[in-house]
Amino acid sequence: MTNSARPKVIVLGGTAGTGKSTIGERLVKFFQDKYPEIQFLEGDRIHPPENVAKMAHGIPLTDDDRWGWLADVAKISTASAEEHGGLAIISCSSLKKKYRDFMREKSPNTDFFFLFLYADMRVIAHRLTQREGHFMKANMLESQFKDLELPNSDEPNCHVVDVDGKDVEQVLQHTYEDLCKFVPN
Ligand SMILES: Nc1ncnc2c1ncn2[C@@H]1O[C@H](COP(=O)(O)OP(=O)(O)OP(=O)(O)O)[C@@H](O)[C@H]1O
Ligand SMILES: O=C(O)[C@H](O)[C@@H](O)[C@H](O)[C@H](O)CO
Repeated sequence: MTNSARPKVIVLGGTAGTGKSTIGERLVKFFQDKYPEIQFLEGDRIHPPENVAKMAHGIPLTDDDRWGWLADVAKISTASAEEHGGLAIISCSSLKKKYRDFMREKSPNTDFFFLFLYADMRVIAHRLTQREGHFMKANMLESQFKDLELPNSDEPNCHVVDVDGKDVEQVLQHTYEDLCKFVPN
């Protein structure tokens, strides 16, 4: 690590379809001057095959399905930050507060920043009915929103960006501005 003693991990959270992958892939460019090796990690690729199979069959994940995955998300993102200059970005729904606490506990030496992308269910449903080639379909949204616990203002290092009515460039700009408070660039 070159930039800081503690690894920093930006977690892009939120229900399926809010734009976590779209934004994460492009966000790395904003930080490359200071963190030239920074990686964006796709949290969906870290799910065990059983979880992917459940979601693809329209069966919502339970807490027990998620713990192992969340532990891997915390460890793999921390390792990436440690190996690539001190900062990593990962997408991970992180729907419940206890999941975020669990990740912080699993990697206690990492500074996590949870940035949630949010829009109401109708907006996201419209997007998912148009998205192709992804295992997660719009029929899973009800359970995703039922599980969603957006961070309160007293939960440290968290922020919510309302993506409704914003195109990708606008979301990127808002996201980057919020993240600059966590990672001075
Ligand atoms: N700001 C935006 N405005 C309109 N459409 C968007 C925006 N951001 C992403 N999309 C589109 O919405 C769909 C969902 O985006 P994306 O796959 O990035 O979401 P995600 O949060 O990673 O979803 P999942 O958790 O299911 O993997 C995609 O088809 C993407 O092109
Ligand atoms: O916690 C969960 O239920 C899952 O992480 C989902 O949110 C998906 O991984 C993701 O959104 C894929 O579409």
